[in-house]
Amino acid sequence: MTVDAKPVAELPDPRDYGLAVVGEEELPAELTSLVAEVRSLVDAVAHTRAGDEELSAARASVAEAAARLRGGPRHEIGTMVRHIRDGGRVEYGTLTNLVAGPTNAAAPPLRLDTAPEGGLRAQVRLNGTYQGPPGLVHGGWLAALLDQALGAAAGAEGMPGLTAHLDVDYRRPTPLNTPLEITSRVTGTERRKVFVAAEIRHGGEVTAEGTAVMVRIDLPGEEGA
Ligand SMILES: CCCCC/C=C\C/C=C\C/C=C\C/C=C\CCCC(=O)SCCNC(=O)CCNC(=O)[C@H](O)C(C)(C)COP(=O)(O)OP(=O)(O)OC[C@H]1O[C@@H](n2cnc3c(N)ncnc32)[C@H](O)[C@@H]1OP(=O)(O)O
Repeated sequence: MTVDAKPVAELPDPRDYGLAVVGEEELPAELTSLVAEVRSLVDAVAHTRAGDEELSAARASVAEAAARLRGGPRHEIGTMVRHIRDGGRVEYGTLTNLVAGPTNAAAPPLRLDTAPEGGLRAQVRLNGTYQGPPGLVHGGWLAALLDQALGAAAGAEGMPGLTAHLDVDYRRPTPLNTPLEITSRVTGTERRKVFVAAEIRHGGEVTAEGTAVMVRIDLPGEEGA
């Protein structure tokens, strides 16, 4: 197995695949702050102590807000968002990605940055709407976070692909409402396969870890790279 990472300059441009791209900086601040407000709304709804009258009034306000927002979509499904990360690294993701999409209120605010030791690193805090067992993060969400970090690690090295195989080990319970650290990196390549590893830590201790085989998307002009 060899590590054969492509320089970031060769990161494929999704437009070469016929996909629309929007720069993160082009998203209106009004939209990103609305997304943050809806995340907070979902948490508030899940844990509200409001009485019946207030619940009815809130339902009417939410229905009114939804009516204002309906209409043709601003961006078609499949639109990619271009992020410029620390050090000028360019990263693409789907705009409404369930784990990291900046316009998806169902996604936690997740930003994977280049780690000084190599690979990617993010900090995330998951509120009570990510609950599985009492007080703990849902295991499926931990797998989703790991999958995202694993895919992004391959993408960050110019080798975007689809997850073919994902292994997750849950080592310790992962608590809600506390900072979690996510790390990921490429560990090797073999033909179109990219081997990646990732961890989630709480208080410095690994609570969940995963490895995956990502299969590289064939790039234009490349065969069996
Ligand atoms: C579309 C263009 C986009 C351009 C994007 C540009 C930039 C984007 C940059 C970065 C992206 C950033 C972040 C991404 C973040 C998160 C990602 C989330 C990940 C997901 O959410 S993703 C959804 C779930 N995922 C799927 O929906 C996959 C369904 N699946 C398939 O689409 C096929 O199954 C596929 C394509 C995987 C393979 O199919 P295929 O026909 O292309 O290739 P083939 O079968 O020949 O396999 C080739 C080699 O992989 C080995 N291999 C195959 N399967 C394996 C397995 N299960 N375990 C171990 N090894 C396996 C073979 O053994 C062979 O290995 P060998 O070379 O040794 O023979």
